Amino acid sequence: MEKKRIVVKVGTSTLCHGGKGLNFRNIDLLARTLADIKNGGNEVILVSSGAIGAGCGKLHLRERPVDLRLKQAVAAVGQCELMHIYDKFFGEYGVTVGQILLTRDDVDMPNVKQNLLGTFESLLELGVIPVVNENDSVCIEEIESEHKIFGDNDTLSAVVAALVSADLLVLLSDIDGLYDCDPRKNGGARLIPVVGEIDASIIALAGGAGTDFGTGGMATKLSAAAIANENGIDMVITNGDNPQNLYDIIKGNSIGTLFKRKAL
Ligand SMILES: Nc1ncnc2c1ncn2[C@@H]1O[C@H](COP(=O)(O)OP(=O)(O)O)[C@@H](O)[C@H]1O
Ligand SMILES: N[C@@H](CCC(=O)OP(=O)(O)O)C(=O)O
Repeated sequence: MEKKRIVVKVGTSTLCHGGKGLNFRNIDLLARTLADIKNGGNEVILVSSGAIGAGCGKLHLRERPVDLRLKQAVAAVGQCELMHIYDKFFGEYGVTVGQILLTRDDVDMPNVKQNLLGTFESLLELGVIPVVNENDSVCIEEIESEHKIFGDNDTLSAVVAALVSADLLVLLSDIDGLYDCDPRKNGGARLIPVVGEIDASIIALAGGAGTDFGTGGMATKLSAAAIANENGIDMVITNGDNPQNLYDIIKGNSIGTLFKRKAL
């Protein structure tokens, strides 16, 4: 199999059981699958949400906090917990992880961007899987975004994919892909397997987050797809409950929704 550089983004709804703690089944399957894909000769970067979700579990908070100060404090606790668990699970499969926390400015400033790219390249050369999140305790774009198009981990994952010139971006969510309407609100919703162009008719399909712990919903995923596709990168949305789907996605099989890249 041809070596690929793959960015995988995983959402809170895949990593956490609401406010009740981490979803160890999904995290373990994810670590096992990504470790195996890396061992198969690919380069893997994981963009992981879940700091606030994990923090809520650790601090026994039943609801995602609304107050910014509290959110940032909860993220500080949860990010630590998340990395501890990633280190443990990836370690079980013989893979080392490294943490990169980003603010939007980091990728907007050319010299910082260049250093950042150097860090990613070095980590990948060392055989490490970088684990990326927005630096929630410092910046506010991501955790304040809720229904905005920018400032979320979906968009961040596309920015990272573009930065490292990835071959493929996969978003793992709590849903199988993009439907013709929100399946949580409409039992007859139908999956759209391929999107060739993200035009107004596609954008009109996207609703908000499905759970109290997810943010952005489909709107931010479409924003990510637009960035990825414009940079010549295919993007797939698939269900995070089955990370093994990544094997088929890498082979080019039809799973979830594929957003096709533009020819550069
Ligand atoms: N057209 C649509 N197709 C699929 N899901 C949609 C659509 N519109 C809104 N959604 C919602 O988007 C949710 C996924 O986004 P989100 O809750 O932010 O999850 P994540 O934590 O994985 O990023 C789904 O659970 C679904 O309820
Ligand atoms: N960066 C924050 C918020 C991310 C978040 O909830 O986004 P997502 O689950 O990807 O819709 C975190 O790690 O908790």
